[in-house]
Amino acid sequence: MAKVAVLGSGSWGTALSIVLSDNGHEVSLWGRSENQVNAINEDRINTRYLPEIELPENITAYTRIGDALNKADVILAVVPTKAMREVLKTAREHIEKPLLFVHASKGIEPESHMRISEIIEEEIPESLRTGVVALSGPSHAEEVCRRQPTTVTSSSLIMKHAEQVQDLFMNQHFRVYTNPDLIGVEIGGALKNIIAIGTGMTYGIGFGDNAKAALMTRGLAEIARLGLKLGATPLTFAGLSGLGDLIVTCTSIHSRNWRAGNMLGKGKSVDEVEAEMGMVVEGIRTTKAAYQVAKATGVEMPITEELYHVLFDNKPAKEAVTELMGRVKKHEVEDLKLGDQDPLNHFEP
Ligand SMILES: NC(=O)C1=CN([C@@H]2O[C@H](COP(=O)(O)OP(=O)(O)OC[C@H]3O[C@@H](n4cnc5c(N)ncnc54)[C@H](OP(=O)(O)O)[C@@H]3O)[C@@H](O)[C@H]2O)C=CC1
Ligand SMILES: O=C(CO)COP(=O)(O)O
Repeated sequence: MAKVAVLGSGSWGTALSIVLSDNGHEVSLWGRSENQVNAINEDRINTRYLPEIELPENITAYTRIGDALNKADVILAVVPTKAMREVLKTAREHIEKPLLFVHASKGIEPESHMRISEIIEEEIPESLRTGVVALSGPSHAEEVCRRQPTTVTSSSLIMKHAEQVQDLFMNQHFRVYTNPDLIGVEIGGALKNIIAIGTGMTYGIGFGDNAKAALMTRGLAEIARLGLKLGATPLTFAGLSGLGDLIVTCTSIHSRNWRAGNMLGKGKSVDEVEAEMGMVVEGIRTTKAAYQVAKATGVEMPITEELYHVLFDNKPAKEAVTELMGRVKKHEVEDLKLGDQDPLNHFEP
């Protein structure tokens, strides 16, 4: 059995701690709020994030990262993307031997354009890590903590490490696959949040299921388009961390990104939405990062671009939809190198 230090006692860090604990591992859960840590240790409850769930005994919470890391074999980093770099910097000061780094966060850092595994590689010297693994897929904390059936992907450039994490987490409720396409897994997991905000927003405006299906399908097309440009494998986007997570986030009542989009569609500002949510809405900053990456790489991402203008330039959501619908006509599979096989040519008189 392993000792796992879970950095981040929000909804997802707590739910994954339950999975690890169910598998017999010893879990040290780091959180920055003293009240929350006391409630976890004394009342066995994470009052703010999963108030209805009784936590198992082999989860111990700490406010000091050094205490959580003491004798750990594995680190599971699961704070919001914007906090990841700082948390890793602090953790690094307390690591005494090389550890397996796993992360379960979903985002891209604006400005640096880094995926989480790249941030880990930048902040943690090679001498202090045995491997870097991403755990991603359609998995709302609210269901995982109730031990409802869930499937995710463990991804690492080195298969042995992905398999180690598969073994750590896999149980009868939580099924873990492996995938060596780390770029595709991280890009799919991060960018689906953009599309979830978009689907929530169209619902908030009053549009129906046709708009939802359109956004999900064309959203997946542009996620894959960017992913391929960055070196991902196409089929990953049809998998759990791609299509799977897109479905769950765009259709579930649990999704914070969907709910944030819904409020925006009803006319609330980004600041109002973030304050009201009280939990991380990763898709907002990821929209900024993806917009920047799309511009830098010349990849066309019309949904991301319109959402960027809604979120950061006060563009009315309805106007963004009108612009998306009024774009010049396209092939549905415009990215395929069709050459002489170009189907539109067959329609020429
Ligand atoms: N919730 C879910 O179902 C899933 C979430 N994820 C991903 O997991 C990541 C974490 O999300 P989740 O747990 O849901 O988020 P929550 O909003 O539920 O919790 C956020 C946690 O991060 C802590 N935190 C926030 N800012 C900082 C900071 N600057 N420094 C240190 N800690 C900080 C919060 O502490 P405090 O309470 O003190 O503010 C809290 O413990 C995200 O990337 C999300 O996309 C992935 C799959 C499923
Ligand atoms: O990533 C998630 C489910 O797989 C959680 O999505 P939200 O952050 O939108 O709640």
